[in-house]
Amino acid sequence: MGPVVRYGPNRLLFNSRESLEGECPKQVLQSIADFGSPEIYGHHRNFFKGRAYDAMRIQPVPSVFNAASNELHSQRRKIVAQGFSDQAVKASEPKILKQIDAYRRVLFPDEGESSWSEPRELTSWSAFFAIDLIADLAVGRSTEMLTSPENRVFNPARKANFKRMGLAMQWPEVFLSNTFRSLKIGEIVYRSVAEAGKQWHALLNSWIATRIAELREDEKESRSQGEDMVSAVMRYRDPETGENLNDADLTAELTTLLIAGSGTITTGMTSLFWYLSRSPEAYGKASAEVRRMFRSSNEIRIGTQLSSCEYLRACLSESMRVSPAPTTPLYREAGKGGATVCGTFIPEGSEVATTIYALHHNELYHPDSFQFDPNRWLDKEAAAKTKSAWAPFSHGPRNCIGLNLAVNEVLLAMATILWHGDFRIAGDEKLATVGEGRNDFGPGRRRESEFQMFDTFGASTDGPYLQFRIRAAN
Ligand code: HEM
Repeated sequence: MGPVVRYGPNRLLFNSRESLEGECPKQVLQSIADFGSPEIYGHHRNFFKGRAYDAMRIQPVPSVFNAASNELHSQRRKIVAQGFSDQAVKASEPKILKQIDAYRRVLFPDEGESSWSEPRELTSWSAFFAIDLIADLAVGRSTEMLTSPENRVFNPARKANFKRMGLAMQWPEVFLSNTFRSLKIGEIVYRSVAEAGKQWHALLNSWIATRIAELREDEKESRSQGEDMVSAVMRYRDPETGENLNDADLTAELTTLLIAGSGTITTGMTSLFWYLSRSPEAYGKASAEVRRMFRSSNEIRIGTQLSSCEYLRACLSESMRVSPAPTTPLYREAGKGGATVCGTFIPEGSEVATTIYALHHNELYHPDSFQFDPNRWLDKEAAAKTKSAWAPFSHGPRNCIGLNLAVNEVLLAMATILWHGDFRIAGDEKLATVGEGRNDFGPGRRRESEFQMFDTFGASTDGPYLQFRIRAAN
């Protein structure tokens, strides 16, 4: 396989180790090292989010995530960024801590118990945590999936939505062409998925509508809306027109936040659990660091102490490298007149991408790339090399706006869990292997140590099954 893979009739993927040794090594090297920043994802490039993102959209108007025009995107980005300032993230901390506390309580056995818990399946528990938290942050009410089993009926619907997004990214025509639309092919093939998805959207829409109504009422009465994420977005007014987002735009943005802030955090948490539980040395160092850094769990807060947990941060960066959350190629469509990537002309309307997973397993930058090794991040020189081809949050003007919040959420949650106790791979032989690669899974899926991810735009995973125990001196 060469440096450029033709993935569909009008789709090209730029990457692979061979690309570095192939016909245009320098150019390909540059585009990979910068995640195509000068080439695909950078500023002022003739690429935009095209039909694949339009096919994924579920609201009538676009949000910052699926806005096609770069102009609309930069207007929106300025507004939505208000919700992710350091100040807004810090203001969200009480809600984050509350949800982490609920997460921790369901994972560990009851206080006073010194034995190991029953095996817990971490993909589901982390998903409940992630959606409870983002719902609390975005619409001011937690979905309470962690604590109320009856609320978990919506979990299959939530997962179905990601399946639909993955399909739309891979095959946008199914959702966009008139022929397919009238046939409602997605609804026929994925009947239960479509039904569950509708329920999920109806629920989210009703919550969003209630939240917007409350905020508008507060606005009318000049009541304080606090400093949280959504209030900060609502308050922003265009410096020239004085206008803020209307209800339809706000609904689209909140829908995006609910989706973008849940699946990604689920994978971020779960893969960190996976690699820590399978790397005794890393586990030992990370837990020792946390217990040394914080005398009590009440001290675990966003700030310098948490940022000083260098080893834990290295573990997170490394787990996001080996198993990054968005598994799908993030396609960009060439605009009028086409564009050039790596010396290859891309005609108008054709799509290109550099897949994050492939980039993170490029052996030139990440030798022994499937090995989870936090030490890559600790030596200055090695870290610079690793970082040059590390892009779990993408790059450029359309990178993840929630990066700061996401890193803080995962670090806070993992530090809290490591502070309170220990976890280990489930004793049950069968459960212990869930999530591993296996010979019969076929090429690329045979590495036992690699957490297996399946592409549903984000990553769909299973496991790991872990047991938890409160630590004695706690
Ligand atoms: C570990 C966690 C996360 C990862 C790995 C991640 C990764 C990414 C990536 C790769 C993109 C680019 C998508 C594309 O090009 O289509 C993105 C965009 C985005 N993310 Fe995240 N994300 C995470 C958490 C979050 C959270 C917690 C939020 C919000 C609460 C969020 C909100 C967004 C939004 C709104 C965009 C669109 C930004 C734009 O187009 O300007 N993300 N994220």
